[in-house]
Amino acid sequence: MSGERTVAYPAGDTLVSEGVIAPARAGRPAPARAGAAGEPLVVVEGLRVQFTRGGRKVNAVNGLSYRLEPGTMMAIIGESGSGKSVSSRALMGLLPPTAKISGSIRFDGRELIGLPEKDMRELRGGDIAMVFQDPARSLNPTMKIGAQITEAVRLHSDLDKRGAHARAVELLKLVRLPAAERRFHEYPHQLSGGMRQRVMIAIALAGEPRLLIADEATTALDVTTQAQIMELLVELQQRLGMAVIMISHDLGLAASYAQHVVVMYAGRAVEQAPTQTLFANVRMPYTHALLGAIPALDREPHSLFDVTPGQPPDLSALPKGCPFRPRCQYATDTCLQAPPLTEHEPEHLWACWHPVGAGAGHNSANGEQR
Ligand SMILES: Nc1ncnc2c1ncn2[C@@H]1O[C@H](COP(=O)(O)OP(=O)(O)OP(=O)(O)O)[C@@H](O)[C@H]1O
Repeated sequence: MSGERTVAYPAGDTLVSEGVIAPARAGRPAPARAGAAGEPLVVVEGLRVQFTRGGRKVNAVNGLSYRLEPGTMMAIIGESGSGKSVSSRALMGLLPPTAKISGSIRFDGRELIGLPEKDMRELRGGDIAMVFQDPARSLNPTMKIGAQITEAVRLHSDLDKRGAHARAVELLKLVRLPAAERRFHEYPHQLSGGMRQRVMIAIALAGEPRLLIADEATTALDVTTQAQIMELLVELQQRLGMAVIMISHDLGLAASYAQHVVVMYAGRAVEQAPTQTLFANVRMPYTHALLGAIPALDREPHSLFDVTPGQPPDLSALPKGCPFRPRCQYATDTCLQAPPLTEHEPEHLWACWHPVGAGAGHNSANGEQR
C-alpha cells in the first residue's frame, strides 16, 4: 500500500478518555479524509460486468454509475441478483479473470479498471477494505483472533511484532470487542457471530482504509446485534473520516444509517439521492415497491413480490428499455426506451419516464397524477 498515511487511527477508548479525540456520539466527527482535488473519493461511471455461464452471457452490472464523497456512508440497495456484490467486487479487483469489465471506476482520481494486480493488491486491504456477510468463513478457524489481526497489521505497516501486537489490541478495543485482551487469545469459534464480525472489522481497519465496503455485513446477525454493528460502523466512519459503502437488500437499514442511497435494479442504479431526500420523495416505482417491502413491526416480514408481482429479469436476456418495465404497473410504450439516470432534482437522480409524484407532466400510464 502507499506509504502515505495522513491519519493515525485512534486507539480504542484510551484516546477518548484522554480527551484526544471525541467519541462519535459527542457529534464531533473526524474530518473526512479527502479524495483527489475536486473529485469524490469514488466515481463509478458506466460500469459493466459480464460473465459467461453455460455458454450464455450474464450481464451482472449494466452501466452502473455513482459517486461517493469522502467520509460518508452510502448504501447500495437492491434485491438479490441486482449486481450489488459484483459491482463492489469490481471496485476491490476481486472478480474472476473470466469476468468482462468495462466502464470506469476511479478511486481518489486513479482509474482502477485495468490496474495491474500488484497495484490492486496494495489498495486492497489498505486504502480499500471489505467486510463480508459470513465472518465464520472469512476467519481462519485454526488461528487465534489476535494472531489474525496482528498478521493483518504487519501486512500493512512497518511495525515490529510487539508493535503490531499492541496495535491489534488497540483495534479490538476500537471495534469495542468486550474483554479485548482476553479475547485476543481465543479462536473464532469461541466468539459469538457479532463478536466475529467485530474482529473482521478490526482486520479491515488494519490497513487504515479510506473506504470500507460492508457487503451484507449484518445480514446473518439477529436484529439487536445488527443494530450494534451498524452503530459501530457509523461511529468508525465518523471517528476515522472513512467512507463506507454498505451493501444491503434492506432499505430500512439504509434509511437508518446511510447518508446517501443508491437503489440498484438489474445491474443499474435506478434511483439515488441523499437518504432524507429519497425517503421524502421516492420517485422510482421500483424504490416504492421496495419501501412497501420493509416489514412493519406489527406484522410478518413480507417480500417485494407481495407488492410487485413478477421476478427480476433474467440477466442473460434483459428486457428492452427499462429493466423494471415488465413488473411496473405504470409502464407505457415510452419505457421501451431505457430511461437514463438523470439528476431531475438537486442531488436526486432517477431513471424513469413516469416517476412517482414528480409534479405536472410526470403522469402515470393511465394519465392520473401519482
Ligand atoms: N462468478 C460469477 N459467474 C457467473 N455469474 C455470476 C458470478 N458472480 C455473480 N454472478 C451473477 O451476477 C448476478 C449479480 O450477482 P450479485 O452477487 O452482484 O447480486 P447481489 O445484488 O449482490 O445479490 P445477493 O444479495 O444475492 O448477493 C447474479 O445473477 C449472479 O448469479
